[in-house]
Amino acid sequence: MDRLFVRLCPLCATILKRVSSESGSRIYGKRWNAFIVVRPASSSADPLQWKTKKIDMTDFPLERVRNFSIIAHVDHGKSTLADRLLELTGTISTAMKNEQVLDKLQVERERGITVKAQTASLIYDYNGTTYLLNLIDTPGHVDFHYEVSRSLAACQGVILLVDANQGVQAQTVANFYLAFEAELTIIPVMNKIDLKVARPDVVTKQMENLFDFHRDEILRISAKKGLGVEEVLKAVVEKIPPPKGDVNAPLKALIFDSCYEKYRGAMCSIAMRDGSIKKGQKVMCVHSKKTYEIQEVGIMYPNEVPTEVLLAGHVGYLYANLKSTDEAQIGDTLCNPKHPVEPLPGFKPAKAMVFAGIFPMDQSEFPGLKSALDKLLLNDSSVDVNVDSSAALGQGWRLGFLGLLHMDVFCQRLEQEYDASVIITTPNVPYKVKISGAKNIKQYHGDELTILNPCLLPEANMVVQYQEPMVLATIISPDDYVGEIISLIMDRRGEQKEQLYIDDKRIMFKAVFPLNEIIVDFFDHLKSVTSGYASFDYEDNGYREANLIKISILLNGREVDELTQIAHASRARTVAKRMVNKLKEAIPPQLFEIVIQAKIGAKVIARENIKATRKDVLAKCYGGDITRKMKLLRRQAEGKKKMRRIGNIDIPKEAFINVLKR
Ligand SMILES: Nc1nc2c(ncn2[C@@H]2O[C@H](COP(=O)(O)OP(=O)(O)OP(=O)(O)O)[C@@H](O)[C@H]2O)c(=O)[nH]1
Repeated sequence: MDRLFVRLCPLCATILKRVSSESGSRIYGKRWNAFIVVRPASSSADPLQWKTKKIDMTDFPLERVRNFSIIAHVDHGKSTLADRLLELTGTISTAMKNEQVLDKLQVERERGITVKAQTASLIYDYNGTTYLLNLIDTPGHVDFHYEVSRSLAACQGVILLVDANQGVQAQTVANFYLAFEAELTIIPVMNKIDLKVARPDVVTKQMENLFDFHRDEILRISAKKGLGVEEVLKAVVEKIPPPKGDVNAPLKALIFDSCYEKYRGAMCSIAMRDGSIKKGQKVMCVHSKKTYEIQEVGIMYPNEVPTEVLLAGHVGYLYANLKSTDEAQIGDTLCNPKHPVEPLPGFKPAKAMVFAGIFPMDQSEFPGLKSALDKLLLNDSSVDVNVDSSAALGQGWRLGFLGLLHMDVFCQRLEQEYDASVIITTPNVPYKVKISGAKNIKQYHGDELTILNPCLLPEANMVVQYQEPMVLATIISPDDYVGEIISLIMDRRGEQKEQLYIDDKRIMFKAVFPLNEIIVDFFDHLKSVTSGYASFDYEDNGYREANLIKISILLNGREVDELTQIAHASRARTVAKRMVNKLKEAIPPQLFEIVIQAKIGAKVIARENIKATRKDVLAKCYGGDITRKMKLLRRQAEGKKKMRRIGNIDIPKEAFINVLKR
């Protein structure tokens, strides 16, 4: 089976232009309709001679559908394997070798990591039957695990990929349990067997010990070289059960993802459970009770390819004039308004681990930033949103993220995809406090408060108990570094719970940590003490009582709310000193002296000064060409754009985050 790319006239659907799959691959990314091409027996090399047939979804009843995800630790080769599967089934051309076509976002390409799960449908001939395989490529980093858990709701099975050199890592364990608890069929696959340093026998043993796989069922492949990849496709068809559903029952479909398309509104990724859905049909969102008319349905092949219909068991997309996050709620169930159904279980809301204030660089940019946020939130439902305001930065939001990388990627996407530049305040974890006498104070609505913004920590005399969030962490490392890891755990107020050999050399630690101690740079430190060999993952582990203190930062006597922090009493002095020192490094000298102070209550516990400086950038530029002067002034103006003025002091954007680093 070959493919032909054609562009259709939007009005009369006549073919305007066609190209073969080879050259078609070069126009990847543009809006082309893909057709399956049946090459006649007397096949001509000229694709224009071939007959074309549009993808007919009725060719794929439940028993011919397989829905699966690829899950693995970071960099174990998920996107590379997805590429090979797309090539092998002719969905993309082999000319696009190692392009990682499912990493579509600019931020994914720049950073070389997957941050957004992507669906692609493959059409695969096996033993004389044609199957529709719906593949979801997922991110590996812990900050994006919500994408993985949602993707699994659309699948009946997973490929668990393990690097043949690195072996089982912390996220491999976390992802295995996600799939195991969802009762999905797990196909174990060892990747990168082409590497000279591959250790297939050791890794097989790890997979046997930890996950109870039988050595014979572990497929050995090289996604990069394409070795053994066909076996993976066969295993998907043979081992993963087809989805359950009833095509004759009333419509029931789960919205498991959504993203914003500039001119068409929200595109929803849906997993069809029962019934069918087609253009022009009316659908109702079970939770919001709103009704919409379907404008388009289709499958990702690997870009959007419209189809006549989607049937029970299929995974595809739809457009229905949904415009905002409130309308396209991920986890909602779609049904026929005339035949309401019980909602599907949906998803547990994501639990934000770090909160930070997000403000426009300039208040005049507030409406633009609001609309950009609305659109990006459609792409990323794991962000927690609360309106916030600050005396210095004006109107903004306090957003909750799954980690600092998540926050960084979100802000980069705001800038790259929506041209919205933001200022982020110092991130903090959500604390809880129990207070007394709350009934008499209007702003508190109960005796237990969750503190998303450190400035709002009530006065110590009102607080009966402070609590800090905890996480259960998994660390996997060679046993040469046991001493270093244990001292790092202790240094971060961690409590070791378990230590287990996963093979002759590698050891897995389980430890409980205060979230505050690991959120910023724990992983960097872990990597540096283990020469880069350790991996790390964590999950929520509730709250624990703690002795907490608020640290306020003052610049020239004025308290800067955006830099306020809450710290454990035993660390408060160290944290305060570090923040003051970091600010001294970060804030450039200005025309007047700047005094930086850290205060606990009324007591100043750390102080640094930044001496005044001449700011005349042209001072050293005697005479000379005017263009040189212009260049210096331009450079100064550009530098200023990256600063935020608080009072009369210019603070670089990054300073708000860097103050937390050790
Ligand atoms: N030698 C070798 N390298 C491979 C193989 N598969 C993937 N790689 C390389 O491993 C690196 C990571 O591959 P990706 O496919 O981006 O890994 P990933 O799991 O999708 O990464 P994240 O999405 O960021 O978690 C890339 O440099 C690939 O070229 C393989 O079979 N052999």
